[in-house]
Parts: sequence; C-alpha cells; structure tokens
Amino acid sequence: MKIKVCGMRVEENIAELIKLLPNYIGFIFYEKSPRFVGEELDPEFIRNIPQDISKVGVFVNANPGFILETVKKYDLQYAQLHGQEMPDMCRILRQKGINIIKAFSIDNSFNFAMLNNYAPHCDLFLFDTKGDQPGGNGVPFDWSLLKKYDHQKPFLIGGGISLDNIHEVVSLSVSLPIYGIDVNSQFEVEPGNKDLKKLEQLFDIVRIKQTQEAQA
Ligand SMILES: O=C(O)c1ccccc1NCC(=O)[C@H](O)[C@H](O)COP(=O)(O)O
Repeated sequence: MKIKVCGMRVEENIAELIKLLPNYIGFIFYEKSPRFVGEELDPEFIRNIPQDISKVGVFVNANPGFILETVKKYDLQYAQLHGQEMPDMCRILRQKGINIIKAFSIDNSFNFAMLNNYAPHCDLFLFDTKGDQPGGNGVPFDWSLLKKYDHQKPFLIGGGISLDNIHEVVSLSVSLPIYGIDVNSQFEVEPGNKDLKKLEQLFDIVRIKQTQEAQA
C-alpha cells in the first residue's frame, strides 16, 4: 500500500518526512485551508525533494491557469482536484502532461456510477469523507461503501485515517483493491505540522504488513 502524507508546509518537518520515504507528499494550494502553502515555503526547497517521492498539489475548484503555473513553479508531478471539477478539466490538465488525482467526497448518497466519466481522464481516484470542508475533515467515512466500487482505476482512501484505525484499513485491503492511503490531520501537532513519531509508527505498520504479504 502506498502512503501519501498531505498538508505539509514547514521545511524542517518536510525534511524529516522525506527520511521516512513516503510515496507522495501533498501541498495544499487552497487559500481557505489552514494548511495552505503560502509564500513562506520556498519553491526551490519543494523542487529539490527527491524524485522518487511524488509531489502532489491539492486544488479546490481552481482555474487551469493557476494549476499549470503552480505545477511548474513547484515541479509537481500530480494535481489533486479536490472540488467539483468536471471530467473535462481532468482531461485538459492531463493533456498538458500533469498526472491527475480526482478526489470525491463520500457519504451514503455517493453515486459510484459518476466515476465512469472521470476514469479515462484520471490516474488515481481519492475517496475522502464528505464533511464541512472540502478536505482535512479528520473523520472516516463508512468504508464498506467501497464495496460498490467496480472500476480498475487504482484509488487512495483518505479521511480521518489514524493510528487507531490503520489496522482496519490494512485488513480492508485484503478484500478491496486499495492502492494507498492518504493521511493528514490525525498525524498533526498543529495544522500543516506533522507528528513524525506518529507517522513513523504508521509507516512501520503499513510496511510490516506489506512484507508479510510479499512473503505469503
Ligand atoms: O487538508 C486540508 O486542509 C484540505 C483542504 C481543502 C481540500 C483538501 C484538503 N486536504 C486534502 C487531503 O488529501 C487530505 O489528506 C484528506 O482530505 C484527508 O484528510 P484527513 O481527514 O484530515 O485525514
């Protein structure tokens, strides 16, 4: 299972996270988020993150020009579209060479059939909890809803993942094709500043499980 750590914005904290070798690091370019990447984070520092870690920019209903500009400025490999972006927006950005993660806010009423129009234009889906905020709500959704997922597209699961429920996610990955997890607020000291000790425990749990699976 891949690991994406989202909502980073403090250089020393990012430097520590890099040592844990996450698969993806997410940076939030949505001004209303408490994890918004402001001017204080040096673009060159972000650009210099080792290439084996994918850099993801998170956007909420942003215009394509801003996304393209930001992708270039920070040398991002992925744009995560976390609002009500239409499939055509995914298509246009992907045609420009940007890998697309489309996030969907899940509750009991989510219509999985809507994914049909997105699948050809996205690289990954992210299933997150529907809440008051577009993301970073810190609450899990009912993961059993994912039994309705019948696509081949790999997906990340997010929303309130913590050390208390990671074992449940790992167990779920036996019956569901979970490509990776997306973690955020449950591993924070304060918004945008992660607790590296907690993350280290998470990485150990996920990677021990991977080793066990590989040996089985
Ligand atoms: O985290 C935010 O502040 C945020 C704000 C607006 C859009 C997206 C945002 N986060 C995107 C993520 O990928 C989060 O990791 C995801 O929503 C899960 O967050 P959490 O429930 O805190 O684990």
